[in-house]
Amino acid sequence: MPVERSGHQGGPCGKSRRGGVEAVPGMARREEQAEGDNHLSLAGNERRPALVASLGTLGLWLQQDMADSAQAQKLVYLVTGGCGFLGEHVVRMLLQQEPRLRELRIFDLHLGPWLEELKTGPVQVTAIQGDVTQAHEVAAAMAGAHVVIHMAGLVDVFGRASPETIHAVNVQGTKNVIEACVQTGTQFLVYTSSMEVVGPNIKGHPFYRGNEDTPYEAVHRHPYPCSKALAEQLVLEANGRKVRGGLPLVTCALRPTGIYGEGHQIMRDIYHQGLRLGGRLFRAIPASVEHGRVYVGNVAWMHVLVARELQQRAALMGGQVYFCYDKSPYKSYEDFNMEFLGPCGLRLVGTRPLLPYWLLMLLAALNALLQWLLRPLLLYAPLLNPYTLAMANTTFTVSTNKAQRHFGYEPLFSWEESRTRTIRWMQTMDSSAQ
Ligand SMILES: NC(=O)C1=CN([C@@H]2O[C@H](COP(=O)(O)OP(=O)(O)OC[C@H]3O[C@@H](n4cnc5c(N)ncnc54)[C@H](O)[C@@H]3O)[C@@H](O)[C@H]2O)C=CC1
Ligand SMILES: CC(C)[C@@H](O)CC[C@@H](C)[C@H]1CC[C@H]2[C@@H]3[C@H](O)CC4=CC(=O)CC[C@]4(C)[C@H]3CC[C@]12C
Repeated sequence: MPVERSGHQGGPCGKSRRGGVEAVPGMARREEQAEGDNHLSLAGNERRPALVASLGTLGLWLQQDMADSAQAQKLVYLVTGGCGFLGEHVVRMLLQQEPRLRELRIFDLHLGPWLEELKTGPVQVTAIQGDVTQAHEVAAAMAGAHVVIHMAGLVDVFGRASPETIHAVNVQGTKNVIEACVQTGTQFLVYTSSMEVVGPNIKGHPFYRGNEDTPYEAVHRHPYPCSKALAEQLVLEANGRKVRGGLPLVTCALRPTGIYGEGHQIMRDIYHQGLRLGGRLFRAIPASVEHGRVYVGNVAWMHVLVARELQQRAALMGGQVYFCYDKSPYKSYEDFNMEFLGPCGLRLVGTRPLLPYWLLMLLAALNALLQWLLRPLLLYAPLLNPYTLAMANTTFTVSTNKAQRHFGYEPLFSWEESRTRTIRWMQTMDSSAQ
């Protein structure tokens, strides 16, 4: 009998995946039942034939269930970039929510120490230190994997890395992942793309509560969005290619809007900037400019779900893109951040921008000039530069249910839960910053 498990742990025969193997409820019940049967045997010999029969049936059932369970735990997932902000959440979500996982391979340039704690559970967790720009390293990590979730990338809009490096990691790295799928026979590829593939464009055109089919002129000059757009295109074009063994490669791309939540480095930087300014932040963007945001836990959940459903609904989902969304409110980037920074004691000064936009553009340009001048000596990479100012100052929000229609996605975390979890994380960060 196939063991049907809910997407959530602890179903009738489910195993906990929280890094440890808790009692398997179904098994426990069966053991009690067996013990109960033993108790019956003390009451009188006349029941013996019936008892032997029921124990035999129970034994067969246990064997079948264990066979199903072994069969159920059969998949090997490879997660590239699994030690990053989003990656860590996806890794933990897979261990909690994917009952068919036998091995989870985490491929990253920088492995996190937290991976060690994951190695005590029922799933084999394999940490692989590697570089997606090195094709042989990717192929070695890919061999034998059924599913790959490709998140590794350089997320840089602050001028920290060169355009060449961004391209090498985000584009060539993605090419290497695709070719490794083809060479080794990995059939399912989920790519973490970005809203930036669409916009905001360099012309500052608003994208107001758009969806995957909304017409919009995607025009990019910055290396990051260009690299994400090229990589996404490669992934979608690879859908249907034959992999080793003759089966078709099935690919899809997820486009998160601005992700927030536990571990978000930019939020951390803005918080520390506010502390340096005496607990104040100064409004630079009109409150009317909406910017789409999505909680990291819901983005992680969408990755787990799309990886699972891609295997069942290849014809519908193969070659598709899906925005990542949840119930996070539509607000300006700064006002949204204050949902978390406010409870940590920061104040946003001004109901409208304190400086005229032309002055902000001048300051952003000065920052870019300073970065260029100082580069031989040190890395100067402030939040405000011409690109980030243009981004923040252009409305970009999504309103869609394509993921729900195609693979039944519903956010795992409500807005209230997402907000509470993020505030809690910031407050722990706050206490460590004191
Ligand atoms: N943070 C955000 O708001 C959004 C992020 N995304 C996408 O999500 C993905 C993950 O982003 P984040 O977690 O925010 O970034 P992150 O920088 O925290 O994580 C990226 C991970 O990739 C790894 N990596 C970088 N270069 C590598 C290489 N050459 N080989 C192997 N691993 C390498 C890094 O070590 C890091 O662990 C990226 O592809 C990004 O484009 C998409 C939309 C929004
Ligand atoms: C200094 C002020 C103008 C301040 O408001 C600047 C905020 C700025 C750092 C952010 C505004 C919009 C953000 C980007 C957006 O969320 C889309 C993104 C998608 C990604 O794939 C990666 C991150 C980012 C580019 C994100 C980066 C930070 C902003 C530019």
